[in-house]
Amino acid sequence: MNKLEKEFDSKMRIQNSSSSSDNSTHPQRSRSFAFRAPQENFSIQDFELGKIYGVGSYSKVVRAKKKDTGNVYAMKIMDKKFITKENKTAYVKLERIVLDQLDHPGVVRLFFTFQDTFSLYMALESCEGGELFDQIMRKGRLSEKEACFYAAEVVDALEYIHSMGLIHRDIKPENLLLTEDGHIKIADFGSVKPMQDSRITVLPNAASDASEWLIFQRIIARDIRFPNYISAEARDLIDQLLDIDPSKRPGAGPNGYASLKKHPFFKGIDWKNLRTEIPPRLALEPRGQTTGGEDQDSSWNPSHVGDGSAKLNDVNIGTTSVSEAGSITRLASIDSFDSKWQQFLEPGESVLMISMVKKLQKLTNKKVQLILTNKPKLIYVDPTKLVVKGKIIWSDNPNDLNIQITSPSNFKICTVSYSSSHLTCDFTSCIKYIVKTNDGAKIFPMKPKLHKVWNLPLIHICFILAVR
Ligand SMILES: Nc1ncnc2c1ncn2[C@@H]1O[C@H](COP(=O)(O)OP(=O)(O)OP(=O)(O)O)[C@@H](O)[C@H]1O
Repeated sequence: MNKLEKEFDSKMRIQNSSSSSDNSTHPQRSRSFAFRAPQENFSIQDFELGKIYGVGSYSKVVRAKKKDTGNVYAMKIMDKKFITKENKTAYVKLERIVLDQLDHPGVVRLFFTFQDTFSLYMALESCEGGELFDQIMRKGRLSEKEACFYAAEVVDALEYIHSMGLIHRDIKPENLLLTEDGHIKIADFGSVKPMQDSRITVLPNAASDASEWLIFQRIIARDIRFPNYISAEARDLIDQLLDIDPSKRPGAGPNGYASLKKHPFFKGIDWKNLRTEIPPRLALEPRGQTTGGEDQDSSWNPSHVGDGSAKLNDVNIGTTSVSEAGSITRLASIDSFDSKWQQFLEPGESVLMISMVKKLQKLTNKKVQLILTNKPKLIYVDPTKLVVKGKIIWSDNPNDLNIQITSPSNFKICTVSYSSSHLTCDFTSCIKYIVKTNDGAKIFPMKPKLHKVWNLPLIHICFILAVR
């Protein structure tokens, strides 16, 4: 073990066991325990690396086949230097410990871990069906039957997670992965919070600072507008689940999850046999957009990681980035919906999305806090002085023009009068010019030529934005 490994080990200090343990079925609160998923002495060279499943804020996940057994895993690879520098050891530790102790068909399984000089590796159950998020994007929208099935599987897994005394705190379609045959697995336990009486063993300090940084989104307003096609049962359930008082939400009362499961939305669900039911059919990735499998050129080269050439891949772990296939860009961490931004809102106005970006200036970059609200309005705040530097009020009437959040980093401005009524704006992509017009907004990837905006009822050109 070299110096870097030793240093990292002392920070991670988690007691090792080389094989599965018998206390996994009865997790107890104690300082020293054995892992169910052992810390192995493997090397990344023991695996054939395939496509990149995705990139997180401090990790990337790659399909990896163990050369000797042929077993396939989703290998989560984390750069030690980055984790140490960004003080993320607690999150890594927490996710490792929690995943180790969870055992449910609706929760992604951790099989083993290992490390080398530069990286930590977590061999996770491979969810070949990808993210629910992508299914929604590919299908346009889920049918209510499909949504009901997925919701039921999520409820079933959450009931287990909550029974173990854990709050996931980041349930969203991106963290709901699908098996090859289309069943849900909850992933990403980096934001998990153990309740006081948790049945999960948490090592000292593992959960202490895992709060604000990982809260991506919070529902701060109950201004819900349902499209016509949403049934009365679904509306009622969503409305009840979004009750501002958590104790009033279905599932939170004395009857626990039974009351949630009995809601008319879930009529027809066979709760006991969910995992043997036939799940909704998966929409496949459009041809030409695959991220590559083992047999494709874009599969990962093992020399990119580990002790081999010791160089990290071109995908930058720990920053906002785009996967090689150009799938949707994500914000690494959306700043939490902090109360400090509330001061910039009018009564009744609520935040839809928030992000820190760099405003490109001639010689310098300046940080700018963008706050997208339901007015719809984009407010532009100097985050150090906490003063408003500008606003684009797209409309005073949300019925004329509305904003739809399409992913953690993208939103659409939907106008009534444009034929191309959906203008997608991306909080993270490079340079954007937003032109506000009488009819709404138009977004240009480049500075628009005057003749292009000439015939628009132009009000003004607003921003030049760039990603941090
Ligand atoms: N077990 C898995 N099987 C298949 N794909 C996975 C698996 N785990 C994660 N992924 C994919 O890899 C991506 C990166 O996952 P990771 O856990 O590193 O970060 P994240 O949850 O997306 O982001 P963050 O760490 O910022 O919360 C995920 O978005 C997901 O699409």
